[in-house]
Amino acid sequence: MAIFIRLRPFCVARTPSAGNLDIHSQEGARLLSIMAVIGTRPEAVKMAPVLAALERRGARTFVLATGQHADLLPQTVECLDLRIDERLHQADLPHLLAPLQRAIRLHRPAMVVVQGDTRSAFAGAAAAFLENVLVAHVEAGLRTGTPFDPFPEELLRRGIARFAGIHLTPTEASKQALLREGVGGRVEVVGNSVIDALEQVLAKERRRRTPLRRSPSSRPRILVTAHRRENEGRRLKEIVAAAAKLASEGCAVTLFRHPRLSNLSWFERCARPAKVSAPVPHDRFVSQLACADLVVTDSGGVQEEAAYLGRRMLVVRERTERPECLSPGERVLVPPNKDFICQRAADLMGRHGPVSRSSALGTGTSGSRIAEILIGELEKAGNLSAGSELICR
Ligand SMILES: CC(=O)N[C@@H]1[C@@H](OP(=O)(O)OP(=O)(O)OC[C@H]2O[C@@H](n3ccc(=O)[nH]c3=O)[C@H](O)[C@@H]2O)O[C@H](CO)[C@@H](O)[C@@H]1O
Repeated sequence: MAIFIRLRPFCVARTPSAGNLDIHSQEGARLLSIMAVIGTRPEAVKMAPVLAALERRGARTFVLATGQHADLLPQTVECLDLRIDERLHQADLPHLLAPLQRAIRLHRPAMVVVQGDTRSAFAGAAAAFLENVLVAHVEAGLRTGTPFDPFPEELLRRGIARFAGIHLTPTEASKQALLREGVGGRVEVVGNSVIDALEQVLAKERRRRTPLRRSPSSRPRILVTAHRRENEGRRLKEIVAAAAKLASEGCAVTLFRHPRLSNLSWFERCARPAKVSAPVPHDRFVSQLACADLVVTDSGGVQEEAAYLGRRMLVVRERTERPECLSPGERVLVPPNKDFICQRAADLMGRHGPVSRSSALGTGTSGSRIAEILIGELEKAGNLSAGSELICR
């Protein structure tokens, strides 16, 4: 059921009880504004389906980008048809709070939505909380249970849970983690919108009649990404050395460079003969992922995508907050050590037969579910009074 909010022409409604809702109407049509704060590539990927679903249901959205992944965001935003309404050019936590609070005071959203566990998400949630605006947290409840791993994300997401009034969790396990922590507000299992974004790429490929298909090659394809802060230094060198060794043994290895690593001059040298690729738009990355015989990664989003696409995978981390992406003999954790990685890679690639696909994170309807919940909450809070009329179709 699509929900439209119709207002009296040219009215500006402010509900005293909510105190934070501005509804402007130019054409006598609905308008309810929900501000999304994003900073990084994965936030753009996972927020795009949520924003699209909100717009489809008649909510007006406003997207504020911090400067966290200023260099990566343009290619991601373009590929996902995401609109950025305002940019802040700030990336550091201490410098983010004041401009975010100013933007919230200026635009008076009814709600601020943040995603995941980045500094931008934390600052967005904190700023909204301080401005007394309801916070919704997408991808809530992921936990390793170890405060410093991943660092600083585990503590950032625990902090965001304290500011949020609506927690949208990908799985029942993440919901239970939040309930154990005693968070307040509403907690709902909605799947992960990364699957919506992935399904959109797959659908586009189907429409173009160019199904994701391997070009013929007898060499096993290995896709590698590594950028986590806890893997920086010696561990990253081990991962790159493993990529080089697998390439020297005849595999077609591509290492996707993350901008965090752009200053590491040793990177390309140590990776040889593996190929090093600059970051590519999301659809191109997914095409390559879908054709990989093995994925080696420490990324959160890539773990989710590889599991959904049914790829074999080595997660080069000590622990993961996404156990649902693992599957014995197919997708496993491996310590970031060259010998372990090469051994486990040979083991997984030596297995034949189909690889299971995980739908533990949903099947691509997470954005719609989230939009339904968020709009429902604003209605419940009485934010649609003061001259607004709800029309349900
Ligand atoms: C502790 C932790 O795990 N935190 C995570 C972290 O994000 P991450 O580890 O997932 O970050 P990346 O690996 O940078 O992004 C991955 C995405 O990028 C796409 N991609 C990749 C290469 C390329 O060339 N082109 C692309 O388009 C790819 O398909 C995928 O969708 O923050 C997120 C936001 O809060 C959290 O959700 C998430 O928990």
